[in-house]
Amino acid sequence: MKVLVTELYNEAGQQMLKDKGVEVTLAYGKSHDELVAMVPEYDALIVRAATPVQKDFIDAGKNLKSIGMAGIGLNHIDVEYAKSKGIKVLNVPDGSTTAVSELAVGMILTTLRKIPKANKDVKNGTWEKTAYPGNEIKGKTIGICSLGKIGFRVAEILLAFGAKEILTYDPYLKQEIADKIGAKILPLEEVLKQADIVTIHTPLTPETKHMIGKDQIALMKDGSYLFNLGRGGIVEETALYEALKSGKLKGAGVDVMEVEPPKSSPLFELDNFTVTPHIGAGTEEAQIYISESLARQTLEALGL
Ligand SMILES: NC(=O)c1ccc[n+]([C@@H]2O[C@H](COP(=O)([O-])OP(=O)(O)OC[C@H]3O[C@@H](n4cnc5c(N)ncnc54)[C@H](O)[C@@H]3O)[C@@H](O)[C@H]2O)c1
Ligand SMILES: O=C(O)CC[C@@H](O)C(=O)O
Repeated sequence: MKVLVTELYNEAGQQMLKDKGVEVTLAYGKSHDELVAMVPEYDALIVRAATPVQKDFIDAGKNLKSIGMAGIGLNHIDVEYAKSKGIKVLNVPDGSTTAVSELAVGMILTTLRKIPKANKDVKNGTWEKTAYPGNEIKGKTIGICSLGKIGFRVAEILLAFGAKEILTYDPYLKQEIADKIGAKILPLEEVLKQADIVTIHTPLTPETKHMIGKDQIALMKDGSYLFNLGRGGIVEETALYEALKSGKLKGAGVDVMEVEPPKSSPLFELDNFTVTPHIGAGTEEAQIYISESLARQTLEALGL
């Protein structure tokens, strides 16, 4: 059996596949066309967020028994089409809850305290103690879209920091989950109006694309903060730029962008904008767990 791996996949999972006699091909950095040309020979595919697997790819994968996402989000995979061809679609829904939620809190702290700018300035020879007035999490109203596994963990950590309350927009959330941490479920507009810090942990779907645009940001409190660690395309980037530039938003941070990698963005000119290159799941712990879980699921799909 042969497995085609298109993006960085931890050695722990690779070894589990090899131990069962599976041939593992690491095809990192290949173009879409190169991968489509390779895939007919393979029995299983393992990808991450940067490999779209749409109809042409699936049609080419004539021997595929499974498509594995070494992560959570399946927005880049045509799941229904794969299933209609009898191909199993695998992912690891609990693999990066800790990694992403800790990055989210790190990004919130970093942005509220202007750490990236202060760090850059000091290294460039400036020591200016009054140039970075910050804000605290303690006492703040937090808006979380959505209160799934990651959003829930972010809420728990922020409550431990002394946040005043958690408001959530999540139309599919069970009340008993919100009740566990005393979160209030509200319409999106209310969350945006009332929160000092809004953080997005929503899947990208047709419903959530550009869920936060100019009109939604206009509802937010003057001087509030916005974070997106869900998917690029949920927050409309031109609207975010305008809001940061005008000071409507005091700061923002994202781990995901609408086009990844971005060629350039006006957002990069702004000191009150923090960005990381989709590294939410990028801890050793998460990657080992994800690779092992996906290896187990792939072996099962291959009947090994
Ligand atoms: N930055 C990263 O590296 C990274 C890593 C992992 C996951 N993610 C993203 O985070 C998302 C959430 O992950 P999770 O583990 O918390 O998923 P989850 O399935 O546990 O939670 C998703 C939540 O979104 C809610 N939801 C669904 N449709 C919605 C809508 N239209 N509007 C508002 N809420 C809606 C659901 O009710 C659920 O509570 C993933 O889908 C993925 O896109 C990003
Ligand atoms: O690390 C990745 O490639 C994707 C991580 C994340 O966005 C996910 O959905 O699991």
